[in-house]
Amino acid sequence: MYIGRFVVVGPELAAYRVSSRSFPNRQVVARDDQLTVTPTPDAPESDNPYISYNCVRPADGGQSAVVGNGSHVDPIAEKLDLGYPARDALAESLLALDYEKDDYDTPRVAGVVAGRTAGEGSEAGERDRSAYIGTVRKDALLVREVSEPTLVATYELDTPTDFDFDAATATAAADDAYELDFEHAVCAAGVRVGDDGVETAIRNGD
Ligand SMILES: NC(=O)c1ncn([C@@H]2O[C@H](COP(=O)(O)O)[C@@H](O)[C@H]2O)c1NC=O
Repeated sequence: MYIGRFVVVGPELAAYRVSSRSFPNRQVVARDDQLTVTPTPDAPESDNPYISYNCVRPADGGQSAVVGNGSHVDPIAEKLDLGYPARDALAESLLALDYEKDDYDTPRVAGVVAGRTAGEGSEAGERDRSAYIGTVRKDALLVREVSEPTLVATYELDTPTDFDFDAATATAAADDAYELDFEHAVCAAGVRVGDDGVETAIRNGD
């Protein structure tokens, strides 16, 4: 089955995979503390505005991280930095940018994971393990908190659905997402938020 791009979001952990029929010559690269999807040097030139973007960004001083399939990742992270609740940062940014105006009305998908011990104003030692997933499609805006790994994709599986995903590290998340049995895997990224901050990992094609 071809489901396009997808995120899996669970407590403290998230994964993002690019699957692509049309633009397979792409990779994930690390730039400072964020991960970016970009064409490989041998990729044919394209003016498609949706194929290069930050797919993982730490936010809120390393207390949380954002994953997603397009330019909405940036405003979500920036709103978290400003102190917005994850639900609001997702909903506002997804709605503002809306689905992609391409031949497929491709949805935007995204997730926010938190994992660090909460800071000022919270009980000592209290851990924030909240996770949120969201998508904006032509017919819907869906944002919800999740307590178990949950997947949403651009095509077919385009409503957040519980998903069996037991990776425990960023590296395992990237590898497991890449290896999932959905067609046209191109590259993947994983992120884990723990007490030591945000850990990221990249899995590019073989
Ligand atoms: N985020 C991405 O990596 C991405 N890759 C392709 N798209 C969009 O989706 C359309 C279909 O791509 P494909 O045939 O590879 O599934 C492309 O024309 C492009 O507008 C993307 N946009 C959203 O997923």
